[in-house]
Amino acid sequence: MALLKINGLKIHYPLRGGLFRRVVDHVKAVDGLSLELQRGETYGLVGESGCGKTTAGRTVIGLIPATSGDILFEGTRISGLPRREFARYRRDIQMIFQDPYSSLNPRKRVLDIVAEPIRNFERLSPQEERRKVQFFVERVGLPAESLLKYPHEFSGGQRQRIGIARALTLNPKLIIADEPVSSLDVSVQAQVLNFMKDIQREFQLTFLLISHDLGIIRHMCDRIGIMYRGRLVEEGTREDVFANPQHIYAKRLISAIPNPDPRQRQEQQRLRLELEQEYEKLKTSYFDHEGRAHPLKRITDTHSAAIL
Ligand SMILES: Nc1ncnc2c1ncn2[C@@H]1O[C@H](COP(=O)(O)OP(=O)(O)OP(=O)(O)O)[C@@H](O)[C@H]1O
Repeated sequence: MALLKINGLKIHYPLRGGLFRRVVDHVKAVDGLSLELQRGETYGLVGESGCGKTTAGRTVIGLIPATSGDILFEGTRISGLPRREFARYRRDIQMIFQDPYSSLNPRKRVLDIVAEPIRNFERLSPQEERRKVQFFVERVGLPAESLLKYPHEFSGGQRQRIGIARALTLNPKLIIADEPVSSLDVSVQAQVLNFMKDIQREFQLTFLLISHDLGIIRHMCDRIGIMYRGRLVEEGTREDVFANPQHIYAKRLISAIPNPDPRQRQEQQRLRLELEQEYEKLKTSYFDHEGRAHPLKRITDTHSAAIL
């Protein structure tokens, strides 16, 4: 059974306007997303800014309500559950946030930050709690003295490790990591990503890794889903998606990665040529010879990707 199953998920944000702030329209941030995560894998959700990745991740963790569709965790429907019932699953699903600067409370010491989930879900004595927090803080590579320090006393990479320690304390099954290294220096990014791989093995974690960076996705993920305008346009193993992307948008993304390896550069060149030909075909089928849109043709996602 899949650890997480997302089925036809739609999340529409109401847009309000006018004098009485009535709902005048909706932003279809996620519009029919379906995917499955198997235990122990890293699934990469990738796509350009605004395609709905963050919204989807936050809905899985219960921060944003789904408009329709289902989210199943270990076979149980968790979307639409009242807060109290959802809390039972909440400890199994943790999140690593994008920004280690704003996601840690600057007024709290590391001990209190990392202990927060424990205090919400477990009743431990202060000694047991401290022992547990210390174990995870040391496990993420920080010295025990860190417990009494405040977030501003750490570097970006260290703060992200504090966020990871906090996510690990309840022994979760699934971790949603939304752009976990995008706010870190490039030199620190690889360290944090490799560390995530280590803890995945050690704690048998499943990752839903959200990123717009295909380099990171390729380094980390077993399977990849490419999101475009609120839904998946392509999904497959890392090898398949990178070697043989099918959807025109996936080809466009992959052909644009800077690549130092000459063999892969050649492959990208081939992909780019193929893509140009496809664009031309699509454009000629959609526009007339003067470049006007065909009045009777409905614009599809593929057309949009070709035209953009
Ligand atoms: N609270 C909100 N109210 C209205 N629209 C929103 C809200 N949050 C996000 N959106 C819109 O929903 C769409 C999807 O946003 P989302 O942040 O999920 O995309 P994303 O792929 O994660 O992008 P990014 O990588 O830039 O965060 C965008 O068009 C965004 O402007």
